[in-house]
Amino acid sequence: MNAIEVKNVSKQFKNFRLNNISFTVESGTIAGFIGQNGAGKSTTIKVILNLLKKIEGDILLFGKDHIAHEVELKAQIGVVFDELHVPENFTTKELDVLYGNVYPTWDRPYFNDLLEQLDVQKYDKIKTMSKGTKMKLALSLALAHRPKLLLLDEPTAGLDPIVRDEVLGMLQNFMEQEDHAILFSSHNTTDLEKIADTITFIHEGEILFSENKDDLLYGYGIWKGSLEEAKVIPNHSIVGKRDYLFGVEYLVMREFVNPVIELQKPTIDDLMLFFVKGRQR
Ligand SMILES: Nc1ncnc2c1ncn2[C@@H]1O[C@H](COP(=O)(O)OP(=O)(O)OP(=O)(O)O)[C@@H](O)[C@H]1O
Repeated sequence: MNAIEVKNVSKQFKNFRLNNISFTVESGTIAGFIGQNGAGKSTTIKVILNLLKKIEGDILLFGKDHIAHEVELKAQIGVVFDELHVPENFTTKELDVLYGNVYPTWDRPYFNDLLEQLDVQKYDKIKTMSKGTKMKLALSLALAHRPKLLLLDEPTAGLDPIVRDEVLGMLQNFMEQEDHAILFSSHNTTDLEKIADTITFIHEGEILFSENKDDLLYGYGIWKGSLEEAKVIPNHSIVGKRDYLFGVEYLVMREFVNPVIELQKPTIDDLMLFFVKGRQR
């Protein structure tokens, strides 16, 4: 079952177009959503949530149209943006009451367990909390109505490695139920290398690839050498190219390169750089 199906969706701003994008997120998977600043990640997430109106295309969540079934679907979604959008004067305890009134499925004991696990104090006002504590609270708020799908817009931005690890742990716990899914936008590709099953890459409003992470990391390789040595690399295998002082560096599709030739495994950052700056096709 697909938790998210985005089909040929466009959105037009004055100076930016989300252009005919398509991708899917299967239930049971974590989808990493990457792209440069301004590439369209937040816009995509807002369009999925119908906070911004698309101009064309279809979006299905758990097989249902995201607008026709909006109320029912939103009850199954937890959302975290990079800022916590709640009244700064509230305490966690007051938010607990507020959310309990909004969500029929609000699980108060679970919310309190999450806060305890993450060391978030119940009676502190939001405005006195550090960024990391606010993010842990935001995730707890997103999880405590027991959603099946999490849409997270840079949930680990600006967090120290310890808090980041706690947040990633929470996400992995959430995935223990097999019908759960996460779409997770991040600039921190190390986080995505750790926990994502698929990587969707958006560039200037268009999806450049949306694939299984291991297929990407093992399907591509990096070759580096002099221009003379580069003759052993078939042209049709080359996806991206970068010049460096003593020669050339290629991102290649492994299947088209003689297996005796040694290739390095790329990182997600390498893939982004080659796809954006050194694209050959
Ligand atoms: N409400 C809006 N009105 C007009 N333009 C907008 C609006 N919201 C976003 N944009 C523009 O759309 C483009 C995509 O922005 P978006 O926030 O989706 O990028 P992003 O990939 O999430 O970037 P970042 O990684 O910096 O958060 C940017 O050029 C932005 O200026």
